[in-house]
Amino acid sequence: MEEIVVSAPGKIILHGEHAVVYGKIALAAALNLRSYLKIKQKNDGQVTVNLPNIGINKTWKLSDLQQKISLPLCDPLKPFTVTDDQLSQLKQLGGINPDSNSTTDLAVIAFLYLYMCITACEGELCSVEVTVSSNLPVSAGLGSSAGYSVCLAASLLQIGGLIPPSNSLGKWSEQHLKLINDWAFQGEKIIHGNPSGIDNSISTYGGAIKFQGGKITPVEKMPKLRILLVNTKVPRSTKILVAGVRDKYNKYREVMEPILNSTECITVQCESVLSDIANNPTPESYNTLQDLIDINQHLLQAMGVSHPALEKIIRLTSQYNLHSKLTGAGGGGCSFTLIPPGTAEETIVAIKIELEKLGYDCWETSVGATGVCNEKRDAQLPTYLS
Ligand SMILES: Nc1ncnc2c1ncn2[C@@H]1O[C@H](COP(=O)(O)OP(=O)(O)O)[C@@H](O)[C@H]1O
Ligand SMILES: C[C@@](O)(CCOP(=O)(O)O)CC(=O)O
Ligand SMILES: [Mg+2]
Repeated sequence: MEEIVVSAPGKIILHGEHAVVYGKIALAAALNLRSYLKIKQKNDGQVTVNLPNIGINKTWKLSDLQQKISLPLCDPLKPFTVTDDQLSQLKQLGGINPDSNSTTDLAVIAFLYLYMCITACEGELCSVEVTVSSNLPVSAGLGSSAGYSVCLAASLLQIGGLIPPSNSLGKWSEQHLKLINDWAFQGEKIIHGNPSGIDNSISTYGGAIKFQGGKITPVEKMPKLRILLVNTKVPRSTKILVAGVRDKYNKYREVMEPILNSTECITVQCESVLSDIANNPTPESYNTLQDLIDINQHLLQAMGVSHPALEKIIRLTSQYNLHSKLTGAGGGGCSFTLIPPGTAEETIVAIKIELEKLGYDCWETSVGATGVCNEKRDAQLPTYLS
């Protein structure tokens, strides 16, 4: 029986989180931390989903699913947003309280929706077992929901015979990548409510991208940046944080618009400085990058998405003349600190020790990882999949 393993990267948003939901430009880069999904075809008339990172293991009989919902839900080549009616039907099928807003439950709904849309052939579902395991911390601002949705889309489209496996370089054609990305966006919509689409796009295409209103532009001149990622481990939900900014926007539109516009100016300036650095790195350019990080962090604070745990990191790193901002939706989760060339290694070690004392996880990372791909048979896989 066929078995496929796909993986997709997490991301950091350099600048533009939240503003991007309002059509402003944002910059994101793929991380070398990934989500992995294994899918096995079976013939036992059941479908099983194992999500060990969020403590979920569920099995349904195909005959039950087919009786209770009319299939196909939509054309698998035309990704479509779940309707309210389908959402309540899927919650019922998933054994989920209709009023539940838990993002853990929404991961099950996202699976059921993509599975039923993509693999139902002439109303018949196929028997599969799906396991997802991630090296990315879940719900920490590094785009695990997008990695999850992209892996679901890429694997189910292969099982449905709608795309081939990725080629020997781990690539798909533009058309196939677009189909993966468009379906992953539908998964993100179920988990996030109103996503901009930046997270699924960077997870699908990898590298670094500029994103605005659904338009994806690869950043060609991306210098190698040294970055310290710090996870406060304060749990948060992107859906709730995005909704909180929306409430503020609705209530104080004239106040919020300039904040979102300033955020966009930061992103535009950052892109230009990154291109300068790629051509000719100078201390002045790194100073500008650091200024932009500080200003953006203040704007995010004004949007109401910072957190005391994040502010501790910002204060601590600034004592060592390093600059940090939250990344992703904020409210806890992760920050990144830029490490400019010439930073003493002892400084980084000292910062790491202090942050770890506070109970935070920190690790140095590089950005620009490859996007979604099929893993080879001998690939090293995370726990639960090997
Ligand atoms: N490995 C995973 N297994 C199952 N669900 C996942 C996984 N990774 C992410 N998710 C889904 O994404 C949600 C977290 O998404 P979100 O709040 O957007 O945070 P982030 O995307 O920054 O990690 C989880 O509650 C779950 O629904
Ligand atoms: C806050 C936002 O800009 C990014 C959310 O990223 P994450 O889910 O926190 O990794 C929302 C979005 O763009 O959809
Ligand atoms: Mg997310």
